[in-house]
Amino acid sequence: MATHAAGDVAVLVSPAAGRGRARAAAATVLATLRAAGLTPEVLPATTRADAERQAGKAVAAGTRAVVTIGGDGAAHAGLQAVAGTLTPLAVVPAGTGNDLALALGWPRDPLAAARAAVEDLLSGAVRTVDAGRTGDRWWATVLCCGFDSAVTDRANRLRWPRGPRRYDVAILAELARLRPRELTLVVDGVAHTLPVTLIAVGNTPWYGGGMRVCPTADPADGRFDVTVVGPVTRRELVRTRPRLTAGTHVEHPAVSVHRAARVELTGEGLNTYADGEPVAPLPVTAECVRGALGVVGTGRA
Ligand SMILES: Nc1ncnc2c1ncn2[C@@H]1O[C@H](COP(=O)(O)OP(=O)(O)OP(=O)(O)O)[C@@H](O)[C@H]1O
Repeated sequence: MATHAAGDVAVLVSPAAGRGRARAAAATVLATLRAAGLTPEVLPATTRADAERQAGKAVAAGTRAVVTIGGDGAAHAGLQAVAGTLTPLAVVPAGTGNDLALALGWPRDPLAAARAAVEDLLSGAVRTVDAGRTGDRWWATVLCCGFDSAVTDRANRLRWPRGPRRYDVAILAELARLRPRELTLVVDGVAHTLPVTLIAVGNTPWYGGGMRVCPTADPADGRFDVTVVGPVTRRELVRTRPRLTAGTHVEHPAVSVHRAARVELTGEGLNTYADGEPVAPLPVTAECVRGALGVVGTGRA
């Protein structure tokens, strides 16, 4: 028997997102949904895996939408449940990284985001966008591998310091051992074996909380933009990173951009991350699944 029959909109609240911002926004979002005549049900998930499972059950039971309140991690959990189905996703951005909301234009303000989602849901204005698929995981923003994934792996292994400072320490440690890695990249069947510093496979432009790594990625074109950063010195990497905000790093001679619907990455000892969450160690295949994700409340910001 379906366990989520109580609500017609499933709500995931990412407990840690934005240092409590998601929890704080939840009351406003729920009130907005109720005022529109909807019956929201907050799924009592305590881990991301739990959130994915419960949202999946809610979708199978016929929920009208999955609303995530949090950052890209929360949206990633909701995505696993809705991608490839007719049930749309609504994101109320309340995390430290809100790259999917930035790309698709969900309003930054929780009340405005909830209102926009309700408006589209009630009028049936569901927009479809592409989603990435790697193994059994869906992802929506950027899948990355190389320097960035090594930093995330290291930050996750560190017991000290806590919070964002872990990333500063991990970046310094990985910069100290920076070396290009030999990877094989297959884009739409054409293989390139090359030394790389990092590879970013973008369905949308931004990752890492506002870094425009794949500046022209378009989630409605059925293809990824693949940014390949070749060998660079420490000094160049540090100097080029600020250019990621504007996306002008692609003009650097060590950077090349490919476009493809299917990308294979092979190499040794590297993990991939997408939407800020771990996906799989290499080798991986990323497929751009056209129109796999329905969304409500976008295009407002
Ligand atoms: N409903 C949920 N229940 C439990 N954990 C969740 C849920 N949704 C997401 N998470 C996990 O909580 C972590 C933080 O969530 P999220 O990415 O939404 O917020 P954030 O503020 O952007 O996070 P971060 O500061 O880690 O970038 C993620 O690793 C995610 O996998």
